[in-house]
Formats: sequence, structure tokens, C-alpha cells
Amino acid sequence: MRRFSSFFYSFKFKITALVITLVLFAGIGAGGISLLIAEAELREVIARQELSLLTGAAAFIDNDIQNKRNLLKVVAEEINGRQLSLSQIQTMLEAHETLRDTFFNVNAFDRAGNLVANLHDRRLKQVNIVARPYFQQTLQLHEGVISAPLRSAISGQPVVVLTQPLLDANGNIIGILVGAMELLRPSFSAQLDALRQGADGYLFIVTSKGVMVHHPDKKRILEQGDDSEGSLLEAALLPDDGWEDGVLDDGVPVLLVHKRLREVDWTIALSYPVRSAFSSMLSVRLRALLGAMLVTFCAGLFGWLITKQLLRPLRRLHQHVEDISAGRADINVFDIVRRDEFGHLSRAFYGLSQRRAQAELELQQLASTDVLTSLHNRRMFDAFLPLALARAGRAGQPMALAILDVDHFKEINDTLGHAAGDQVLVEFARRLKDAVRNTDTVARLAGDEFVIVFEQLASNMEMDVLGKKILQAMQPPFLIGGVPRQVTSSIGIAITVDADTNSEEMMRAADQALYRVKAAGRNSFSIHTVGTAMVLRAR
Ligand SMILES: Nc1nc2c(ncn2[C@@H]2O[C@H](COP(=O)(O)OP(=O)(O)OP(=O)(O)O)[C@@H](O)[C@H]2O)c(=O)[nH]1
Repeated sequence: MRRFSSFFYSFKFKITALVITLVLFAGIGAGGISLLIAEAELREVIARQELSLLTGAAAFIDNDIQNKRNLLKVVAEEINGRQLSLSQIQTMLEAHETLRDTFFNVNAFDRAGNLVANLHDRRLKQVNIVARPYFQQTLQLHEGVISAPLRSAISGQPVVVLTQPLLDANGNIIGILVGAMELLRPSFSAQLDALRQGADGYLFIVTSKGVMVHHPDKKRILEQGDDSEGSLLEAALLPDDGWEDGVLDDGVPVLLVHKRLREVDWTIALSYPVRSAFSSMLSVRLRALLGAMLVTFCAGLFGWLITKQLLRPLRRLHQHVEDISAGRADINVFDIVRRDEFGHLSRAFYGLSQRRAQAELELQQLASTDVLTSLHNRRMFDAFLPLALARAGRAGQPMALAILDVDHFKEINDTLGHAAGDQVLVEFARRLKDAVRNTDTVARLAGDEFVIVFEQLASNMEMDVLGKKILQAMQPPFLIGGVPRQVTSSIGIAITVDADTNSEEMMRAADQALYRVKAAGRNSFSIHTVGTAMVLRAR
């Protein structure tokens, strides 16, 4: 569990996660932007394509209406030219084959608006259209008009009618010829069906006043559409042809393409759901997503392997630390030749360790050195004496310990001052060091008390010579502040050839010897053999 959680804290994991995140963001960013651009382009392409189809359909409808108008005009002119009476029109209409093919119905009305001829039914209904706006407009304008969509008074079907005035020889209107176009099955319906509208799209035709002329929901034909602000109809009724973004009542976003007709004040519009328009993009999106996932996975794997490889030197450094801790290697393993950050780190660590080792050595020396005389101190001596005894015991050689005390030192301090006393101690220590061999160890225990450990003695008698030598070394006057002063010393020496002698016995024996010298008048030495003989000699 711990191993598992430490994996998540590892540098490798973090770098791999970073690589994956970067690749993911870059992939999503680049892919997303590309898709957005592609979608915008596609939207433009689809809108243009649909507008060109609408333009074709609009041209067809315009032509169709124009043909109807022309035909109706031709028929009206024929009636006018032949000066046919209203009662003759029925026969004349029936004789015109093309009228049946072109119009849903053709009727004639007298000037009072009464039905006087009906192409499809000779039994004339009692119908009057005097109140119809298109009837009044025709009378006023003296020319043919196209009506708004309306429900036929004759068939009851939703229709749009075209009119032509019927004139007498003087040019007065005697009646109106009316051609009806059915809106439920318009003559241009095949053309409309040919337009692509997507799965949920639909096509509608609307007048400039918002009345539906054509709609897939037939019930809505003749209805006043909702052209309030923001509505789809409002967008469709914009004066310029083009396309806009819109939303259906159920919230479906659509592309609304619209085109105005030339012959009538109508707009043909296509509502194309964006979802259908971009259906091809969905598979592209899916493929892009799969591609991004694959790239991310590969990047993650690659990142992991690269990171692992890059961090190998760090692992090696870690191994070095463990090896040093376990005593399998020394600090030199950090002194490596590498020019990268790991090399810098390793060498910095090496330098730090070197300085630390040096500081430790200095501290150790400070701890074992007497600050005033630079001799070993009591601490060092206490550790050293048992070792020296053991060494002598193993070698079967005699070994000696001398305790030295400056005679009347207190007096020097009291008369010349503490600083002068210090000078005496320093000079005393220097002479002691000079008087003995390198293999002998000199230390200051405290105040004016010094010790010397003598090793590798050839015989017991050697100490006699050494004692004299030390006393002689102190004979020349000490120069204290430029003033010569005689300084003497008392020396108590303990010597042993016994391997079992311990430090305390040696110290006690040397102390006793010193006491005897002091008691005997100072400036002399006394030797006390531990284990075998007592005091050998006192001078
Ligand atoms: N200047 C100086 N004096 C010290 C130091 N340490 C101890 N002393 C003094 O050394 C003197 C030691 O005197 P003692 O050894 O007791 O007496 P003494 O006068 O030497 O008498 P004897 O040993 O019997 O000859 C004391 O006055 C201490 O204050 C030191 O580091 N420097």
C-alpha cells in the first residue's frame, strides 16, 4: 500500500502525468480548434448548397406563377378580343385544355362578384366574391393581381388565385377571370420535395405578412405564423436572401436558409437541423477522440520510459547513499564526471561531505586539545592511557606514566599575574615536548599539572634517565615578560611491566610518587613501580 502511494509521489509519475496532460491539452486544443474550423466551413458549405437549391426551387415557382399569369392573360385577352358574353365563357374555358393542366380551377365572375363560369362544374354555385380583397384590387388596378392565400369559396380548399379583368369593347370591366392554385397539392410540390432537408428538417413558404403558403404540417397552411422577435419566421422574413442560426420551439438548433421569390411577395425557407447537417462530423469527432486517446496513451508510455531513463543517475546517487550508509562505499563515489545537473548535484554533495568531514576532524581535535598549550587535554589522555597500557601489555614492554606539577606556580600567578602564569605554562609545555620522544604522549590535565605517557621503554632504568632529562630541560630560566625567572617542577613517575595494571593504579602510583617529591622539597622526581616493587628512587 505504501509502495503504491509512494508511486504517486514519485518524480517519474509526476513527469509522466505532466506529459499526458500536456499531450491531452494540446490534442484537445488542436483537435477542438480544427473541428470548430471544419464545422464552420461545413456549415458554410451546407448553407450555400441549400441556398442554391432553394434558388433553383424559387426560380421554378416564379416561372410556374408567371406561366399561369401569362396563360390566364392570354385566355382573358381572347375572351376580350372575341367580345364573348359572360354566358359564353363557360364553354370557352372548357375548350382550353391547358387550363385544366395548369390551374386547380378557373372561374369567371361578373362585375358584382357573382360566379358566372366554373371550369370544373357547370352547375354554378351561388357564390359571390365581391368582398374579397383580390376582387376589389383587380377592379381598382384594372389589371390582374395575385391574392393572399385564402380558402376557396367554391372548393373550400386553401388556394392562391390569379386574376385578370374581363373587358367590354370600351375597356370597361365586365367581370374577372380567376385562376386558382391549390396549396395542399401545389403544382411545384415535386420541386419542393426534391430539396434536401435533413432528417428533421422542413421547408416552408410564407408570405411577407407571415401567412403560411406551404408547410409540412398541412393544418398550418393559411395560418398566421409567429413572426415575433427572435422567432424562426422573423429570421425567414429578413429582406436579404441568406442563412441564419435559429432554434426550434423544442430547442433544436437549426440552420435557416431563406430566399425571396420574384413574382410574389413570398419567401421560401428551409429549416435544417444542425445535428443532421453535421452528422458526418460526428464520426470525424469520434475518430479524432480515439486518435487523441491513442496518442495520449503512447505519449504517456513514451514519457514514462524516457523519464525512467533520464532519472537513472538519480537512482544511482540514491544507491551510493545507501552503500555509504551500509559501509559498502566511501564518499569518493560522489566525485563523478558528469556535465549535467546530476553531475553538479553529485559533486556538490561530495564537496559538502568533504567539508563536513574536515569540520568533524577539526572538532575532534579541538575536543582533544588543550587550548592554551596545544597539548592533548585530559579528555584525550583519559581515553589514551588505557589503550597505551593495553598496547604495552600485549608487547610485553615496560610502560610509564609521569605526573608533573610546576613548583610554586600559585606564587607566579599571584606575583606576576595570570597572563604571566599562562606564559610559564606554554613554555613549560614546549620544553616537555622537546625533552621526550615523538612516541611519548604529553598532555595537560588541569592548571599546572601535566602528564607524560612513555611507551616502548627498553627497560625500567630508562625512566631514571628521562626524569633527569626533564628536570634539566626546566633548568634554563623562563623569560616572563622579558624577565628571567627560575621555574622548577616535581615529577611523580609510575612504571609497570605487569599486563594487568589499569589506569587508576597507574595514576594513583604516579600521584603518590609526586606527593613524595613535593614532601621532599620539590624540583625532583620519584619512580614508583606498580605491581612488583615500591618506590625505586627519589632524588
Ligand atoms: N595562569 C594560570 N594559572 C592557573 C591555570 N589553571 C590553574 N591555575 C592556577 O595554578 C595554581 C595552582 O597552584 P597549586 O599547584 O595548587 O599550588 P602551587 O603554588 O603550584 O604549589 P605546589 O604545587 O605545592 O608547588 C592556582 O593558583 C590556580 O589558580 C591556568 O590555566 N593559568
